[in-house]
Amino acid sequence: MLTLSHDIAANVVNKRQNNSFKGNYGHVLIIGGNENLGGAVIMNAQAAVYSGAGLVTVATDLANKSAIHARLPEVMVMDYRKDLSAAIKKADVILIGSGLGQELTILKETLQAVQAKQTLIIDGSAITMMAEQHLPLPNAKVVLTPHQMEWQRFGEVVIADQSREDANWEALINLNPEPILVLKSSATQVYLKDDMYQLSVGGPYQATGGMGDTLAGMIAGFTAQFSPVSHAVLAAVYTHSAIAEELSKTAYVTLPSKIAEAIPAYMQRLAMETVSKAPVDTKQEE
Ligand SMILES: NC(=O)C1=CN([C@@H]2O[C@H](COP(=O)(O)OP(=O)(O)OC[C@H]3O[C@@H](n4cnc5c(N)ncnc54)[C@H](O)[C@@H]3O)[C@@H](O)[C@H]2O)[C@@H](O)CC1
Ligand SMILES: Nc1ncnc2c1ncn2[C@@H]1O[C@H](COP(=O)(O)OP(=O)(O)O)[C@@H](O)[C@H]1O
Ligand SMILES: [Mg+2]
Repeated sequence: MLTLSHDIAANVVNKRQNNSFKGNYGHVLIIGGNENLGGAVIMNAQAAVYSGAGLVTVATDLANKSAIHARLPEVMVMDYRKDLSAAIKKADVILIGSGLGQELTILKETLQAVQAKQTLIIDGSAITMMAEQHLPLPNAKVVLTPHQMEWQRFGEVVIADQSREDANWEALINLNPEPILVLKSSATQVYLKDDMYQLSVGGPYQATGGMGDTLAGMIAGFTAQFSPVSHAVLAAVYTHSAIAEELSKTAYVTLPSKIAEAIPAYMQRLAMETVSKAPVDTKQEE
């Protein structure tokens, strides 16, 4: 067991190169938000944009279009029932599941269209539907972000056993390809390759709806910009809860949208800490 520390995030988030443009910072496609759960993709998208993703598109139920445009003019919006496979092809990182509800057709189309070189983050309702339908993981760089109940459904590890590292590894080695697992709880754990990282920051001020949607958006934003994917995921998980911990000094509850607003300033501080190192090599393959 390793501790997910500040140094990991500071090493990942580096100063940007002067001659770069939006194409160097990745195109994130967010797929989710049914008629009633549009807020989930707004929180995904705000976190991805504020983390610095080069381009962000939201594929969603069109009932959410005006709300997304009103809150986030930086984001492009499309109907997730039209030309989804073509949009998936153009993305570097795909995040599916937050607020997706029971939209199984959308999920199946995404799992079909995703390619091996792409990062696919699977969250929320997509994890639940994959468990219910026994859908296999696609051949891609998969990041799973379940909370405890979602992991119980998908990994078939009962919540009481999830504090046991060996129980979670046993479930993970049966998955192909083996994903990065962000197992969210009051003591979030990240499983990658042969190591488990225990998150050392955060607290109960984060126990509010949308907190995981914001984390998923940050993971999308970080993996779009920084490589390898594993380090980007660790940095996003740390930064999300470190910001919450800071805000909790003056806030009883740390609202997801307030965490997102604080991301650029926090990342700038991380980048300044590593200013003596070489600028990050964006878009380098693992
Ligand atoms: N504003 C919005 O549009 C929001 C949309 N959301 C979306 O709603 C969908 C359903 O997600 P939910 O998680 O609410 O529902 P789920 O039914 O998937 O999970 C909630 C159930 O899990 C149990 N549980 C056990 N341990 C838990 C833990 N550590 N964390 C959370 N729940 C735990 C709860 O008691 C409850 O019975 C997801 O797609 C999610 O992204 C939520 O993020 C809430 C906000
Ligand atoms: N008591 C707590 N201490 C630390 N982190 C917490 C606590 N409660 C919730 N969180 C964090 O909040 C997030 C909740 O995710 P999730 O349940 O998926 O939220 P939602 O789906 O509503 O967006 C996770 O990152 C989890 O680790
Ligand atoms: Mg969630």
